[in-house]
Formats: sequence, structure tokens, C-alpha cells
Amino acid sequence: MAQTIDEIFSHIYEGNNFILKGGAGSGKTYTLIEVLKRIYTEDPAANVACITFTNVAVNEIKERAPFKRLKISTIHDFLWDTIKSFQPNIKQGLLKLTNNSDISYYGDEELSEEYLSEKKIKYREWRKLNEGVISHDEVIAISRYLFDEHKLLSDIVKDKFDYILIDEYQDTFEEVIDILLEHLKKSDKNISIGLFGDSMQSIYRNRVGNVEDYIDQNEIQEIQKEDNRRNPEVIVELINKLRDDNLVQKTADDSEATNYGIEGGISFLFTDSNDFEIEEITDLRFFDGFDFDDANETKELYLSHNLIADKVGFPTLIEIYTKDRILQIKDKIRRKIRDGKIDVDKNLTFGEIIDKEYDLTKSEKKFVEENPSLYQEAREYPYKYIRNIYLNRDQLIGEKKSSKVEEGNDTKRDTLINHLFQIQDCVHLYKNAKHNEFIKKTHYPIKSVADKKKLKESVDELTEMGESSIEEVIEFADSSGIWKKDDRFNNFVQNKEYIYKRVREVKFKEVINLYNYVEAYTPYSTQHNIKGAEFDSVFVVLDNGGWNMYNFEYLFEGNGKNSVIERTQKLFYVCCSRAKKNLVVLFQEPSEEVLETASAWFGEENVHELAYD
Ligand SMILES: Nc1ncnc2c1ncn2[C@@H]1O[C@H](COP(=O)(O)OP(=O)(O)OP(=O)(O)O)[C@@H](O)[C@H]1O
Repeated sequence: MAQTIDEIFSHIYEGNNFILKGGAGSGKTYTLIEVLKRIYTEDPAANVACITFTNVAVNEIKERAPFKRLKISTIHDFLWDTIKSFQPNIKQGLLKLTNNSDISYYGDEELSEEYLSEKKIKYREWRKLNEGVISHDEVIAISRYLFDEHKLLSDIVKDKFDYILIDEYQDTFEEVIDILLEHLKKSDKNISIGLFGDSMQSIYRNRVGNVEDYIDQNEIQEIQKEDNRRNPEVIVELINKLRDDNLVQKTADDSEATNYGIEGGISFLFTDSNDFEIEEITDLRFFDGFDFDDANETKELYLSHNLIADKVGFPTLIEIYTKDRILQIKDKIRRKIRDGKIDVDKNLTFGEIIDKEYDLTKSEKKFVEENPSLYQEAREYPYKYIRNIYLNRDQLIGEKKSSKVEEGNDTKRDTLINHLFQIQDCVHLYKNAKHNEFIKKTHYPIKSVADKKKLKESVDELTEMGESSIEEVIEFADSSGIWKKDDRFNNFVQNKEYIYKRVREVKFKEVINLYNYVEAYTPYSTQHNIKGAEFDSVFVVLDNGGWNMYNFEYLFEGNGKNSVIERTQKLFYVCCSRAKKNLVVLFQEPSEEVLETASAWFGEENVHELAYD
């Protein structure tokens, strides 16, 4: 460890950029924190930017490295902070990039210099270019454009920071690496750029993956960490087989290491049923050491939130947010209008436009037949109103936590879901005897013993409202003073009535279940979401969930579209390498080839057919 840090600092002292590479559990994030500590020991006035992958990771590093002059942010926030005060240049970039179609724009208003001169460009979760609101993709594209055009920006970044460190560099954008390793060179000032990561754990599409070209050109100096400090021997042997490069990890021979003296266990379980429920497993010996009541140390991983929604109990909410065919019809019509394929009077109702210009597909017909009143209502809205209504998974789930950290509104979730989460948060705080936090959050007026008693009665009543509708709970929280409706909420109801009408009828217990899931009070997580984290026991369910980007048969059979195999292999590597002790993998309806590979990877003695009722 000390040796790795010394190596990193020898590069820093020589004014070089560096990259710390290493397999899972080799201590990259740990080293990043140690590097921060040493930087601040040597120079308390140092200005360091640390870029992480998610807001959750931002909070984790903040907790572990609480230095005042350390600026921790996500990639997008870092770039936006850097460029946001250069409004005229941003506008010029936006015009240029929309003109040459690097940024798509189909709004009614023409984006001209004059039009934009009255707007202040802002960065938000959802873009609305005609109002000057850009979102994630545009922040990246405009930043790159500005760094291309203006050397001054590189000077500014170098003036502001002595170090920029990036955790999980493999999942950052190529443009960002380009800015850091190419553009910053244009300025003569000093800076050290440090990357930390593992190309095998690049699990998102269109990300940089690796920086081998920069290493070959000596733009960045490579340091390798070879040991694995997290996983027991049996898991290290397995994940070595899953790597697509030549890296072979050994368990660390160090009594300080997390995996020191841990025997651990792996099992590959299979069943011939495809509608099998985990609760039906009767032979629990493979789950020795798992404690499904301890969401911090036991995880059950699925490919998608949709697969989890059924298990945790928010099927109606996920259905509303991810499978609304009527809004899909609207999106298709909107696209046709944008592309000039149809020309309609936007003052017509949605129904009138459908009748004139659109033939429902079979599955859309089925959906509207199953939801006649919803369809009828949607048809009656003016097209102008419904065209700006969107529903998607992020609006419901936001940034899911992998452990219990931080609180507050999530900017990805919509106002309605955030409002509901605030109500459930109040219940949670009160029930967990966090009364001061409760009062601070709700401003609930407590002047007398009677007030206290009334509050207790109200929270007790709210706790019993799982079977009530969401609307009833919102009204009760408002009238009892636990969580009042505010302007944002009222605006949402007015402007997104279509969504509100759907959601309000759902039982509140779905919100409770969703809240518990998102706040990591249940052991369930998606396979993407646990990147960077570690747990005692991990149960990975290999179910493609109807998603064609991943395919576990392809992976185990070694047969199928290469890009899909590669993507699945990396995700599987990430999942298996999270376990500090026990790993169980479940495969449903495997072929002979799948079982052969399972034996080769897990060892024949660890492959078992499941017994269940
Ligand atoms: N030098 C060290 N001393 C003590 N513990 C360490 C040291 N290095 C790493 N660890 C511990 O080993 C485990 C793995 O480290 P870490 O999470 O930093 O690995 P990583 O390389 O970032 O993993 P991954 O790429 O899989 O996310 C953690 O529990 C960490 O606290």
C-alpha cells in the first residue's frame, strides 16, 4: 500500500499524470482516499477536485475524506461548474452544435442568437432547449466544444485546481478524458490528473472503457495493483476466469486485508423452472451466512428495477412509469411532427390527432382496450398539453442508494414521488424515534402535551394507511400538518394531471415498498447499482428480464452477439466480485452448455440443482 502511494507521489512530484489500475477489490478507492489524505498532509492549501460516478459516491467520499478544500462532484457537475459562468460562449456553442446536429433540437421556436440572448442557460435533469435548459448530454458536448475553442478554459481549470482525481474512470465519457488529457495540455500551468479504475468494470454504454492509447503515448503513467483484498480465495479464482485481459489476482497476504483468513463459499444453483420463486427454496444450506434481514450486508441482485418491483411490491407504480403505451403513442406522433412526416394543427386534441394521423399498433390497441377510461381521458386533452408529459423509470426511482447514506430530494424523481417520499420519510423518522429531525423537517408546531399526543395519533394513523390510496394519504398528511402540499406539488397536479390521476389511485403501500427499496432498507438491488460497493453475502439472479442488451445464456454458452457477451461478462464480473464472504448465483432453465461452463468456472462440486416445493 505504502509502496503504491509512494509510486503515485513520485509521478506527482515529477509533474506527471497517473492511472491506478487494478482488478476488483484491489483497493483503488481506498488508495484514492489515502492519496487525498497525503495531499492534505503535505499541503493543507491544495485545491483538489475529485470526480465520482454518482451523487451517492460523492457523499461516500465526502464522509471518508472531509477536507474543506476538496471539491467532490459528479462529472456533469464538475464540467457545468467550470463552464456555467461563460454564458455567451455556452450560447454560441449551443447554436453551433444544434446547427450541425451534434445536439438535436426540434422545438417550435428557432434557436437564434437573438432568441437565446434573453435566456440564461441552465443545467437540469430534463432538457428544454427552447427555454434554455440543457441536460446531461449537452453539458458534455458543450464542454468539449468550449475546451476545443478556448484555451483560456484550460488555464482557468489549472488555476483553480492543483489535482483532479477521477474514481471509476472506465465509466467516464471519452470527451471528459479528452478534456483532461488533451485540452489541459494547452495551458502551461501545473496540474496532476489521476485516474483510478478497472476496464473490466466498465458497465455502461458509450464510455471510455480504457485509456491504453494515452498510456502508450506516455501521457499518463500506469501503476498496477495486483492483489485482491476483498474476496476470499474461491471468489478470486472465479473472477480471474471472468476477466477479458491477462490480469490474475491473488488474495493479499496481509493480516490487515478484509479477506484475510476468510474461507468464503460459492455456489451455482440452477432450476428447470422459469417461474420459480426464491421463497420456495427449501434447501437453504447454500445460503449459510446470508441474512436477508440485514440489507447492509446481504444483497439480492437482479438485472432490472422492473424485475425487483414485483418482489418488493411496487408493480403498479413501475407499470405506470415504464409501460404507459398512451404516452408512447404521443411520443411517436411527436417524433413524426418533428421529422416533418406529418403536419398537424397543434390546437387539436390528442384524440383528434390520433384519428387523423395515427394507426394504433396491435399492442397499443390491446393497451387502450384494457385501459378504456385512461385512453378516453388522454384523448380529450389538448395535444399542446399532453405533448410535454413524459414518464420514465428515473422519475420514479431516481438515484437508488446501495447503502443507507444521505437524505433529501432526488432531482431525478418527479415532484409527486418526491412529495410521497417526504411523507414516508416523516413516518420513518418518527417511528425510529428521530423526533428532533422530524420537527426540523416538518416544522410541526408542538407547543403543548396535547399537540404531542395529536402528532402521535396522526403518525400512527398514517402508518396504518398502507391500504389507502395515495391521494387519501396526501390529503391526510396535508390536513394533519405532517407534510403540507406546497406550490411545487400543486403545480405538478395542475400541469401533469394525467400522471397524478394515474398515481393517486394506487395503494400507498406501494410507495412504502418503493421507499424502502430506494433507501436501501431492503436487500434488493440492481446489478448495476452495486458497482464500487461490497457486502458479506451476495445472491445474483441471472434473469435477462426481457432486455436484449444483456444475455446470460450467451455468456455461459459463449455463443451470441459479441457486444452483448462482453457487456454481460463485465456486469457478471462486477456482481461476483462484491462478495466479502459468500456468493450464490442462480440460473433458471440452463442448457447443457451453460452447466458445463458453470462447472468450469465454479467447480463441479459447487454446481447444484435446486430442491424446492
Ligand atoms: N491498504 C489497505 N488497508 C486496509 N484495507 C484496505 C486497504 N486497501 C483496501 N482495503 C480494503 O479492501 C477492500 C477493497 O478495497 P476498495 O473498495 O478500495 O477496492 P477497489 O479496487 O476500489 O474495488 P472495486 O474496483 O471492486 O470497486 C475494502 O474493504 C477496503 O477498505
